[in-house]
Amino acid sequence: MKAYACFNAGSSSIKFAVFLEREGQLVPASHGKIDNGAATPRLQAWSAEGALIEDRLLATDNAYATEMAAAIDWIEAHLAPAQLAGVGHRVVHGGNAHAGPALVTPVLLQELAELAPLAPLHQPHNLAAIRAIARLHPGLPQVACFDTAFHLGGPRVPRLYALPREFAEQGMMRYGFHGLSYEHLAAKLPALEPRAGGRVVAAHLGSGASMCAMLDGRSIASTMGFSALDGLPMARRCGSIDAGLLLYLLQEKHMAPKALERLLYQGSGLFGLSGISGDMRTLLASEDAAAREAVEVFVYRIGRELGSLAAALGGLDVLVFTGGIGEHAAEIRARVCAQAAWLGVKLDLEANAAGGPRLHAPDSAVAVWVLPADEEAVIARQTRALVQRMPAQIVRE
Ligand SMILES: Nc1ncnc2c1ncn2[C@@H]1O[C@H](COP(=O)(O)OP(=O)(O)O)[C@@H](O)[C@H]1O
Ligand SMILES: CC(=O)OP(=O)(O)O
Ligand SMILES: [Mg+2]
Repeated sequence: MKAYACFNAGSSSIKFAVFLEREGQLVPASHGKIDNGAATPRLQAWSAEGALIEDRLLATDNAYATEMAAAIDWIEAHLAPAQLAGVGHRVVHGGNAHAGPALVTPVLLQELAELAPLAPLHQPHNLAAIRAIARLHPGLPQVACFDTAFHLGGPRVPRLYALPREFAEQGMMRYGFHGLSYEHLAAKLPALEPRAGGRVVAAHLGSGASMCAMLDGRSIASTMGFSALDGLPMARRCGSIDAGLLLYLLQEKHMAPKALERLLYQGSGLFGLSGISGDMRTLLASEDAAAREAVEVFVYRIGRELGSLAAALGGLDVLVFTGGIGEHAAEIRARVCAQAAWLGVKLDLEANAAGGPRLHAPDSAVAVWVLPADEEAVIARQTRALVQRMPAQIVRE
């Protein structure tokens, strides 16, 4: 039996999943994650039925390579009698060249490594995972599935910064991320929501957080830009910031570029504002005034971006929440929706407390849903599709 393994290295976790090919269909076999936000990383895995089948702390130094090796070992130990036919990876940045998944080759790896400075929390880890598997299984096809690809087909104007034209020609424009998650929502929504083809804003609120405006199931705008630093405040990233402030830090405060990078990517966001934690669970449970203010800033900025994306769409028909915070923090959803009442959003508070998936009140002008993020399912589909096309490609070459 053929199996496909998928890896999704986010900023606070490594998620992985195994899918089997049965009667021409991909079926989930198991999935797991290594939470590396905590002091001691923890590996958990679940069966397709949702039973917890592994739960242990990893005795590591929080080194990404060790965590990745633990995920690979776990998959290999639980694979039999199936055999890996391909491995898919979430690769956060694909630049302008990749509007869809790509088969990994040495040339592609080199090209993707050049994009690492645009996504320093993700891209190096994504590529390290590909290299680790290539060392273990040199002949096994691997596929890079890009977070940027879903946004690439969109209109040009929302992608342009008001810089001289040659900057965009050199690739300095908005890309947008979390595309695998948005692609999953765009595929799931039509079966649930009659207005899925209308003006939809999706909010992926996890450690990294972004929002995407979709029309007819396609991205037309995103809060993230050239890098995964833009837009909403995140666990440890600042989100949108006045470029003048960065110049001030560099020129007047003589901050070194590397220190500035650490500040913006790892010392800011919920963590920086609260001074306590980047984890929304900790902040919501805290009585501390700075923790409360950090949550207020997060909700306020989501509200501002929602207004902006609704303007880009010319109105709002559907709002969808996903990602760790979007899926599990009913309080955040309630506060975002209360702030969006002016757009016609009205929540069914009981449905929201119960976790949905349908969240809107019967008289709400805007449909509101919460759906689980499943980037791994998209990775599996994209990987299998490319691997299946491989023999034909090789014949052509
Ligand atoms: N029950 C919960 N309440 C509030 N926030 C939660 C809850 N569960 C998870 N989260 C938040 O989700 C974040 C992780 O989101 P997730 O999308 O899984 O991460 P990643 O961005 O690494 O893929 C955690 O940092 C935490 O803040
Ligand atoms: C792009 C991004 O921020 O990803 P994640 O949410 O997985 O950190
Ligand atoms: Mg994620």
